[in-house]
Amino acid sequence: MGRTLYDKVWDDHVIEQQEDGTCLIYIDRHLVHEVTSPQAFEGLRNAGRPVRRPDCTLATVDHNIPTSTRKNFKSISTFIKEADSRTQCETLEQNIEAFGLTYFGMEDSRQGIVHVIGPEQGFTLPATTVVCGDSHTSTHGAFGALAFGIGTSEVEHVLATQTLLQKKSKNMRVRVQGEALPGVTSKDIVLHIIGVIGTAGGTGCVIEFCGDTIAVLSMESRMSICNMSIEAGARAGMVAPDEITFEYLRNKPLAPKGADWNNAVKYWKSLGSDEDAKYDISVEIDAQDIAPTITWGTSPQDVVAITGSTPDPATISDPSRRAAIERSLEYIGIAPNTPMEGVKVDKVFIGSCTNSRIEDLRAAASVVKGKRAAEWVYAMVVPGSGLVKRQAEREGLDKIFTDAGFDWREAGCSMCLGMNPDQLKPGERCASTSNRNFEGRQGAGGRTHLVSPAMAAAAGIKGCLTDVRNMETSEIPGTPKQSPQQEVVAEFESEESDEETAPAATATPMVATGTAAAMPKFTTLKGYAAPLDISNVDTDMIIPKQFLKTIKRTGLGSALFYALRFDSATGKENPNFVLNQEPYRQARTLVCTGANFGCGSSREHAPWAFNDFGIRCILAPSFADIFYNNCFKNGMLPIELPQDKLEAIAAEAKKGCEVEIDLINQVVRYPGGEVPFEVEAFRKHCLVNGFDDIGLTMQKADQIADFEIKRTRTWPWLDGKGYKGKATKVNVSGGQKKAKLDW
Ligand SMILES: CC(C)[C@H](C(=O)O)[C@@H](O)C(=O)O
Ligand code: SF4
Repeated sequence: MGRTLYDKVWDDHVIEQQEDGTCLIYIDRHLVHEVTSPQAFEGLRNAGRPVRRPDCTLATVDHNIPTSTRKNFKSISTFIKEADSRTQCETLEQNIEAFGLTYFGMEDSRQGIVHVIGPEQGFTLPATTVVCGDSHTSTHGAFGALAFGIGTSEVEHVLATQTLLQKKSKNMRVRVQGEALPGVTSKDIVLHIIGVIGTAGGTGCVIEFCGDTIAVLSMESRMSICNMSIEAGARAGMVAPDEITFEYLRNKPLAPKGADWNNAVKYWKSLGSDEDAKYDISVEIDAQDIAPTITWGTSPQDVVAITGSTPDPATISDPSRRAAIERSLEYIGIAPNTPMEGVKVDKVFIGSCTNSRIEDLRAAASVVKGKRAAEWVYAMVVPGSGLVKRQAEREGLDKIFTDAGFDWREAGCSMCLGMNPDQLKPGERCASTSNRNFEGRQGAGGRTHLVSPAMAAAAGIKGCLTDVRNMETSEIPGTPKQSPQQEVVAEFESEESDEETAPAATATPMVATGTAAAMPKFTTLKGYAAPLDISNVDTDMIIPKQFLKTIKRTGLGSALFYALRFDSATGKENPNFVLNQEPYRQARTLVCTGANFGCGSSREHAPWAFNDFGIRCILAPSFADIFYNNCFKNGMLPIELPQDKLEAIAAEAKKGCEVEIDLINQVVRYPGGEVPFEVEAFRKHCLVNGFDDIGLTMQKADQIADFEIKRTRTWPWLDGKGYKGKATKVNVSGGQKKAKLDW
């Protein structure tokens, strides 16, 4: 039978498959940022383990850093004023120094959002596995890479072993056909797709985006689409590599060169899905149905054409959907049946890993050119990397923005999630090119409408949500004299005169250190169960951004459901929230009757917060993939149950009855009865024995080393050779090695 793009990339990375289907897969590229790595490095340090493949690891700072001018930048210690943000960035710098990793710091023009710099440098390549402790790693799938977000425990696993334990996902195809209508960009396409399939539509799947609409899109546009596949609930999104991909990658600093390039392209061309490949789910989208699209609510699936209106909950028969719409409208502060066009905005944010690349800035500039921002609007433009910024300045885009009264910033995540000074104030409304419109995402009480860069620019000029098709646009020359990437090659070539290429990385058996058992065991759990009836509980809701600045795994219990538990103005407990009531302060289990629990970011802080509070088991109709996985890595048990059983358990929980989770026998017992549940054999085995994955994987050292030998032989361009064309030796010895950073 034919294979899909995903099948092919997957098959080429499997080191070993267990009976229950769990596979040990090799990871080619690991991106690291300051928020999700401190606890992972701490784990390595405690176990005396080195980073196995510094040559395949690239680190930067992006979430916490201010985007104000760096003219007087000396060090992050003096530049970052907020103490926790500073500590997180300092900790990353200490870790990259101690473990010998390549790092783009704030004084390096290559610094930027982790998902912008990987492709920009050619670090991201077709047919690779790419991971990062960040849910939007899906972005890199635009290159035909299998790219997905992981939690901090998995970051540690990859640092130590360059592998991950994974089960194969389902194949889903989203085919978009037809010519996109005027004013419609890839952002509108992906928002429309999420509107059609919902935020849980891709759960358990890797989505392949294809069709003639996708085939003509630039790499930047494909990245915006794959970026938001996580908002559709998918594990990853992919697009088959083609001439557009190869053209983008040619001459990128870290892309293969010479004969390696030719061999790589030949291999990459063989990756497209076979004619007779089978998909578990197929969705067809007609591009002619897509208008400039905008979100009206607090979930990325709450979309409508800019010419449309907010929904009317009174017309919705499904009670939980009606409740979700009512809740969204109340938070967003717009009445039912209100036309989207004309809704006044306070702020405009053009940036984020979805839309901060050069093409995005050109699209926004073409709307802004020669006009002025509405006087009540603060509009900011935040390039995705120092190189995007430099390129835009070379094209004069910065001048177009500043002449129109838009603020021109330095690279970073900025107001996408407000872990840095760029934030919305309570009640402020923002037209944003980012990817999440969750409650409080851009600042507590802030209201977000997701849009394309052109639509955001239009909102900035008019001061309200606006149909960009009714605005005049200007030609943006956008023809670079020298692309930013070529410039970097030039910088490094002049530094490095010797052309000698070192031998490929040598794979010597990994030293098996540490023991397999390191987690608390889970066999049975008996106690109160807290009932919760909210759909799409996202990880921003479970633990808001301000609590991600810790470098520890503990002490987060008080932050659990912070915005629901505490009044934002007074800081007092909200007596109506279940975890503030007796006996649920002592709850051991959470019973959620709403679907898609734990959607959104990869933050492992979410299970850490539950654990610290004392909740070790969550029952729900369905879970988002990364959260589900992160629970197991922390000795927690997420259980999927049918809706009617959950309602029955929740009814008992509301009476204050205890619930017993018996993992050995795979059954939930409650006063009204008992219900069996499914759990994968390997995950159960690890929970019951308290096994830590890293310890188990370390015992597979020989298979990993053998795979590395095959990898060097078959795909020699995958051993990171850095900017100087030299392979780095695989770091196999115990203890940390202070290496010279030569990338
Ligand atoms: C901080 C990180 C864990 C998070 C993610 O995984 O997505 C962030 O990038 C976000 O966008 O919420
Ligand atoms: S989604 Fe926002 S916060 Fe997360 S990586 Fe992208 S830009 Fe940064």
